[in-house]
Amino acid sequence: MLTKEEVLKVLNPVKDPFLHRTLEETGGISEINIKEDRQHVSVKIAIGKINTAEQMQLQQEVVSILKKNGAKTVGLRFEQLPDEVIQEFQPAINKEKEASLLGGNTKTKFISIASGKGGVGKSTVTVNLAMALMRLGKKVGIIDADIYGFSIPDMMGIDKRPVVRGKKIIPVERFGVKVVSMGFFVEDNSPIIWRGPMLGKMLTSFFTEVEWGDLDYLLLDLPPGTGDIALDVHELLPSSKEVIVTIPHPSAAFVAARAGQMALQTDHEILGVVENMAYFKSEETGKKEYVFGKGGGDKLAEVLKTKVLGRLPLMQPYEDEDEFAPSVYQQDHPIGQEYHRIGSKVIAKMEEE
Ligand SMILES: Nc1ncnc2c1ncn2[C@@H]1O[C@H](COP(=O)(O)OP(=O)(O)OP(=O)(O)O)[C@@H](O)[C@H]1O
Repeated sequence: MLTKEEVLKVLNPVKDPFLHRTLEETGGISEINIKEDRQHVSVKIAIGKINTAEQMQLQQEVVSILKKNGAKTVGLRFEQLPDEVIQEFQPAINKEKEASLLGGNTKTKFISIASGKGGVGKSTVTVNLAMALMRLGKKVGIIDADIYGFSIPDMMGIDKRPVVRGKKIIPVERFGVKVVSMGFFVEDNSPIIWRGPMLGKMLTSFFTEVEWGDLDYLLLDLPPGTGDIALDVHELLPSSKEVIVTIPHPSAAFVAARAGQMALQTDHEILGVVENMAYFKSEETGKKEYVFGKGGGDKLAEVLKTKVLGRLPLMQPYEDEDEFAPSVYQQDHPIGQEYHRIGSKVIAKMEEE
């Protein structure tokens, strides 16, 4: 008949289906009782999450192992591992998951750009933050995850399409920034009518089927609000950090707070708030006009316990006859310079750990 030591020996290599670590590593076998007369073995096992289909599978696996090793009957009880143990393994698991998303590249850090409402300049901020990070010497990519409202290729003046090499998509490079957008995969700017689950798959393939190479930062332009895709991204990239974009109007900031709360609830650190369209400065008089109100950025930062990274006035990029890129601010443009400051702050925060 099996002894307690033998039970431990045969069950120790079994893996916790949630933590992907052996029960030996997680200390998951919490109790063993053996009734020799009835050749009965009962075991209590602690795992990452209970009452799931994975638990049922594990149950069958354990019963079969014990029976193969001489137990006539098996009794199993499951309990949840203490939070401290789960948290101890979680960061490593997140890293592994993300590395597999990018084919083993663990260096890349993710930054999601979110907003409450549409039209506040989230995509413009994504593009120009990417440009600033690139000008600061970083290798940068953008995923236009605003799958219904993709606009990044147009904003950057991209007229090329990605090429496919082997089974991988090579992102389009513009000004040294690598870009992948849903816009590359639709004909004639036709609207996309897919439903949530399909979109989630599309997003995953933007990571797994794209040859991103060696990136420092991958920026994600999220769809506005707190819908399915935004949630998918939070789940897909547990360690992505976020920048929240708002205009200064208090009601816009109020809606943006919801996007921020969603980030916090899913343990995404908020890097800060960007207040876009903060004011309009008259070229003639130099006077600032607060066209969209005042104070929204500060209010939002206060609610989310973070800082305002920068304030961008209403202004168009300089016209450039050689390079058509309607939403890219030049480095010597006042807004380009403000993005440069925002970029430095973002790098400092990302490299804090
Ligand atoms: N600081 C600014 N000054 C002038 N125009 C701006 C500024 N920021 C953004 N815009 C313009 O405002 C419009 C909306 O910006 P953008 O598309 O970036 O917003 P968005 O929040 O990403 O919108 P959506 O969520 O609908 O995609 C664009 O036409 C953009 O060029």
